[in-house]
Amino acid sequence: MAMISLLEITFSFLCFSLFFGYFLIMQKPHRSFPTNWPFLGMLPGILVEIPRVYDYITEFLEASNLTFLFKGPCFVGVNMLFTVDPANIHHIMSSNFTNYPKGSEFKKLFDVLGDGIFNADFDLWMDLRKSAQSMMSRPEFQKFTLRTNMSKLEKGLVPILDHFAEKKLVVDLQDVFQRFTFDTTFILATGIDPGCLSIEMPEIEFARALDEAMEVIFFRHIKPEIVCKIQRLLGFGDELKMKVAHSTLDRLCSKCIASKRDEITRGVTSIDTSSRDLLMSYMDVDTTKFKLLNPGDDKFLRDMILCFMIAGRDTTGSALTWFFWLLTKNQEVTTKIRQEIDTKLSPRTNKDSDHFSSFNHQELNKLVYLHGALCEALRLYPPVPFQHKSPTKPDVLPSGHRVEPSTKILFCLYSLGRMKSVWGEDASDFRPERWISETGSSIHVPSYKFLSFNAGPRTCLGKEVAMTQMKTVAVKIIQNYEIKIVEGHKIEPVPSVILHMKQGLKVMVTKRSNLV
Ligand code: HEM
Repeated sequence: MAMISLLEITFSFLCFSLFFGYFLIMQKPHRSFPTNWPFLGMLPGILVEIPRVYDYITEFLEASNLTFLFKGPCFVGVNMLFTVDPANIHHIMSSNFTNYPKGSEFKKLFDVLGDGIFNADFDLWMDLRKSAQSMMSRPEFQKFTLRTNMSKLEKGLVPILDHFAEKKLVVDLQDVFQRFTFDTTFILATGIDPGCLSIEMPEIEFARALDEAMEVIFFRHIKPEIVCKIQRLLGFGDELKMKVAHSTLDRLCSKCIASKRDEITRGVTSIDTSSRDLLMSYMDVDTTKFKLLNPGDDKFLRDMILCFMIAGRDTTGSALTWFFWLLTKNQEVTTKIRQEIDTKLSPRTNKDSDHFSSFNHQELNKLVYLHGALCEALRLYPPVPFQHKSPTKPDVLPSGHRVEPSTKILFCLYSLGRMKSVWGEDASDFRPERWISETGSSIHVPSYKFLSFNAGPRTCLGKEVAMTQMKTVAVKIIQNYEIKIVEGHKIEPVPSVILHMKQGLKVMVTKRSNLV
């Protein structure tokens, strides 16, 4: 009996393989397009290509005039419309914004973020956005941000780089930048310095849980929902990983909120508005103005903390990592940035070891070439590589594609930055000059073409905070250190919601003062 079953299984397997082999040969109309298998749709193609999923998607989008309908397995009925057409992006993100809320589908995928700003729509989103905007635009908050950055730079980043340079040890810059932005964002969000950036490189539970949650969310985008449901029900695989990460984040946020409430009751927390973190600001947010916010509810505060941590830490850390990797491959760009710093920053700002206290936006705005180099890194390696939308009512996109509420529309930002029809024949080159006009000023590129900070009413609220942070880090490192990538170190992006490097960015650091 067992023998017959074995024979049956082998025979079925052979038929199955021959059947798919036939389709593989006969059905592939273009080598860049995924094969549409019977029953399974194009899912096998994307699963096989997961290790190089970003380039794979870029290839079929380039070959399909910027928009491609990806057929999912017929039994789950999920079709995904991949698009990088700027006209479609503008239509969805701006001109027809109200028809494209985040929706319940997005909230299901990102459930770990609760009802925070990333998941919210309509009136709640409006209250969350307006309140965050008013807190973040206060001059005191901006000074607090700059002070926090400078202090982490001088007391955290510089000693670590000096240590690795002195000991001639390999350092993972991705890890260093993630730790730097984790600490600065945590301070801004909660007022607490978690001390993640230190020579001992401690394991931080919060940071690990965030990473794991983001990785699971990425796979939820491509896995049939039924698989996720079974994993959740039976408690295994990615969904188990998410459950553990979720409860870790709940526990750690609760601890922060309880300690902040305790500080306030004991009067320990200073009422000085110049170091007012977001948690404190949200605890006494004006609920007559923002009626849907509930500062008395710990869940509301927990969701706020998590959204800001995701928003500020991973994104800026990822952008800095890709930027410095691009510099190691383009020495002439590093030289030009050094020349710009030497000629445009005042000698005091440039040389004085305490100069960062005098850094301000005006000074940093003079660094047009550095700005171009950062934008170029964000174009080629957008920290948020995908965006996901669905319409509430059926619609026709400017590209002519009809979309239904069941259609998942995916913008692939990584691919958008590489499209020759959008950026020209040299789209894949790292060329900061692209961002500078003939008169030497920065060129403004519309956000539906340069989507790294999102577009339309949901444009990133932290763009200026992030650009300032990246510029201060860049100036300090480029002026004081020489960075060389470890020979043979492989660079590849991890398929995830945030564009990290799979093996990190392993480099050797040398102090420039030691080079002469
Ligand atoms: C290089 C750094 C950054 C990049 C590339 C970036 C990119 C983005 C993107 C793509 C979105 C849209 C996400 C979505 O709707 O699903 C977004 C939204 C947002 N970002 Fe950023 N971000 C960065 C840094 C920051 C920082 C430092 C903060 C705050 C301190 C921040 C705060 C926000 C907030 C609050 C939103 C939600 C806006 C809304 O939904 O109305 N971001 N960002």
